[in-house]
Amino acid sequence: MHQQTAQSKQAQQDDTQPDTASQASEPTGETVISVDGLQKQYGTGEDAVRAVDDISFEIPRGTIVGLLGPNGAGKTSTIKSMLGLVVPDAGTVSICGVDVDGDSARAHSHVGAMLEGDRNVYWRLTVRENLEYFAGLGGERASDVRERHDELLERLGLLDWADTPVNELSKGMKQKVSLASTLARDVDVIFLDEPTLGLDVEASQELHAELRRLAEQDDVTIVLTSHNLDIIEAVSDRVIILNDGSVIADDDTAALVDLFETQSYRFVVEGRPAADLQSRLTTAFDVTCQPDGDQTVIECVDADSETVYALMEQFSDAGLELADVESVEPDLEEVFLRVIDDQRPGGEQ
Ligand SMILES: Nc1ncnc2c1ncn2[C@@H]1O[C@H](COP(=O)(O)OP(=O)(O)OP(=O)(O)O)[C@@H](O)[C@H]1O
Repeated sequence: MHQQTAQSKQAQQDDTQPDTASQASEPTGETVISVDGLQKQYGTGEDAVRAVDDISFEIPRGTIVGLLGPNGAGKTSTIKSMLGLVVPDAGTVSICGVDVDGDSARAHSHVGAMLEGDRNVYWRLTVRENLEYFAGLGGERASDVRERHDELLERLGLLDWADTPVNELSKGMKQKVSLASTLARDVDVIFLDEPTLGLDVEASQELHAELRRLAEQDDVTIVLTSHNLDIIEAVSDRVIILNDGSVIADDDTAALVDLFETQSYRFVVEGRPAADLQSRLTTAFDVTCQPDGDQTVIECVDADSETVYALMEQFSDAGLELADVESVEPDLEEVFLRVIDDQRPGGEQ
């Protein structure tokens, strides 16, 4: 059902045609979220903080986007503006073609959001009652959604606890109930802030799989923020990096990581290189040296094979025993740190 427009979706509900939500489909490329020239400033005069500074992007249906940035970059302000929880000073946001400022109720009928983890849900209600409550907010009746809720609870490993009050569940399970409640209505877009907080490794992986399934099979569009870049790298199709209220990178996750693909090498030598050798290596080869117990880890970014052999010769001449050498693959964490670093005064830009 998610691959349809808001209008055709409504028509389908009116015609009581069969639910096609579980059928796999290709993303249609239709723009579901459009943010254009968004600006938000808090305070005035000397105390003014420009939290969002002319941000624009479009997100097609069925895409998972990781929104990243250091503390204070403007992620929350951007998301809250998209959800109508903060009124922007300028710019427009539309969701499924509906202007959030013009008709927020209709725009938000397409959206589910999990912004505060397990505080999203009612702890005295059972798991199922929570789901029914949140589906009810979207005008869906409990009897109509029971089967879909059972499937959702099954996939999240919560079915056996459907009739248990939330306050009797572990922190990780409460987090999953919160996600299930976000999905209790049939929405086109979900915003998730730190969705794996408090989840163990297994539960996090179940959540990754569920997010990919939602995007690939149900064509749900997902905007995700997390300080855990492993999750973002594992599930996001695309990454938008914010800094100081502006978009500083916006690309497919794989392309962004590939962009930073360099022939980096990590050498591990026994003992410590003498100070004069360390400064020679740093000047000539731009390496970093880090002590690690009885060994020293020497990293060289952008090394060609000639550099690798020249470095090994230097180690050998200095009588340093080479314990290990490996090429280093960048991950999203490294890409993120380098993109942010390039923005700092004196960075590459
Ligand atoms: N209500 C507010 N009043 C004043 N300043 C605010 C307010 N909300 C956010 N800010 C400021 O706006 C800037 C952007 O904050 P925002 O919370 O949007 O960033 P963030 O990327 O979500 O940060 P974090 O990762 O720390 O949550 C920061 O400098 C923050 O201090």
